[in-house]
Amino acid sequence: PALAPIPDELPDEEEATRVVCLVKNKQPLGATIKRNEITGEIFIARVIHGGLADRSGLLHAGDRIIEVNGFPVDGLEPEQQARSHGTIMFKVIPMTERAVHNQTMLYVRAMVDYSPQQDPSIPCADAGMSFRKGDVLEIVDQSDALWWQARKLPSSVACAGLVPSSNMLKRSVCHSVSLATAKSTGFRRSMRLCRRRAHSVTQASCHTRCSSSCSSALCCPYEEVVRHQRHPEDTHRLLALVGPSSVGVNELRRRLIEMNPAVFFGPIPHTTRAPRGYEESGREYHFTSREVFDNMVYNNRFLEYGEYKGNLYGTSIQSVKDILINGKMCIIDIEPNAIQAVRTHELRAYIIYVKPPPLERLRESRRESKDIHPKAGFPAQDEDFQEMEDSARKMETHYGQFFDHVMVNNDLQDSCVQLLTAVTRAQDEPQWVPSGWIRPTPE
Ligand SMILES: Nc1ncnc2c1ncn2[C@@H]1O[C@H](COP(=O)(O)OP(=O)(O)OP(=O)(O)O)[C@@H](O)[C@H]1O
Repeated sequence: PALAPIPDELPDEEEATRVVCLVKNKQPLGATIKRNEITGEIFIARVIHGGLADRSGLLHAGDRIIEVNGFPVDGLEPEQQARSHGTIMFKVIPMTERAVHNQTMLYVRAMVDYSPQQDPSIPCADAGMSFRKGDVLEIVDQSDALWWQARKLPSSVACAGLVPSSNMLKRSVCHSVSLATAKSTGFRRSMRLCRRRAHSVTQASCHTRCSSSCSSALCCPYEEVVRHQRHPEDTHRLLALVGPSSVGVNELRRRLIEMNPAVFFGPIPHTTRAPRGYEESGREYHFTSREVFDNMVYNNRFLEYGEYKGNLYGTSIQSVKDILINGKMCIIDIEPNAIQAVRTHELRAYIIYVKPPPLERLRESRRESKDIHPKAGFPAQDEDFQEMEDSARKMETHYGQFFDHVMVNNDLQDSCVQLLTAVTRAQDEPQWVPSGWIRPTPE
């Protein structure tokens, strides 16, 4: 900027000032300011990474603002500052000691939704960044204990936004977890534990194990993630399908295995029911006594288990591992509250959420299919379709943060192709995975 000539006599106590001139279009300044409550002085609180002020390199957190566009700022509220467009001139006293923060880049997956516009505690809502559960965020600045700066990935935007730090978010999230666990049970009418279930009906009584780590994981509003590419010699990631009852997860799983039975396998379930004449233990089921089954439950050996017509059925962790160790791809369908049990360092589950199409299309596709296969077991009543939509919505609300891939099961053929593409990508392309899977922390 053109500066006034320096007066001949400067008072001794005059501090060195810097005059900074920025030309602003519609973009924000990219800095937040705060007032010292005791002295009333106004300071730059933080400079947003990649924003206008940051790119100018001329304004820094801690600089004291004394004039804006030639007017002293004393006595003004921070909100009244720096809102104008066009040329904006700051006179600042530069901070004497600039804190140097060695930032290590942190990547997290958001476990909750956040909107700065609805957060009265954010220092500047305009500088805030909204995100949805499941979004991957690059945390570019954690120097402030309460407010971090982040970019949403994949990002084409250079400018970061303010997001609450992990600690800021924790309290409100723990509250919503208690709601989630209360409402989350009983989405599916049956557990798909039996591979041959022509005679299995709805209303099976289910108990799904939810490990104690479940709630603590949900209580972390950000999950640290890393970009990871599976080495061709590593075991495959477990493929886990979730979706509301009758959406078609079992049908899709069955078709995928049928398409390539040398590659895709479903785990062999355990049951306490007596074998039928043609059945062999280890082929259709692992037939076990109730005592052994109870013991396995006690030792947390099942991903899921349930009771149907007085017999217990369960999918053991070992039956999944057996497939993976043999170099095959294991595909299962699970209740959403078993998601935590498969998101482990060992199984590294890739969660595929199967969603129903919009109500009208759902009605059409299922009725068309019923005309072709009159014995098909899906619901045909409007209230069933509505129920499927409702439980899909609840599932997304409570578990959406864990979905690695979302697909709509509209046309079955298309869905099979989509599923095949998704599972191939899951195994062969880099993915964001919890950092603990790659760098396990000692227990
Ligand atoms: N895209 C589709 N179009 C038409 N029919 C479908 C489609 N997807 C699945 N179906 C049919 O819907 C019925 C229910 O599917 P499926 O048995 O796979 O449900 P599910 O999601 O496993 O539910 P649950 O475990 O509660 O029984 C089956 O008869 C299946 O053939």
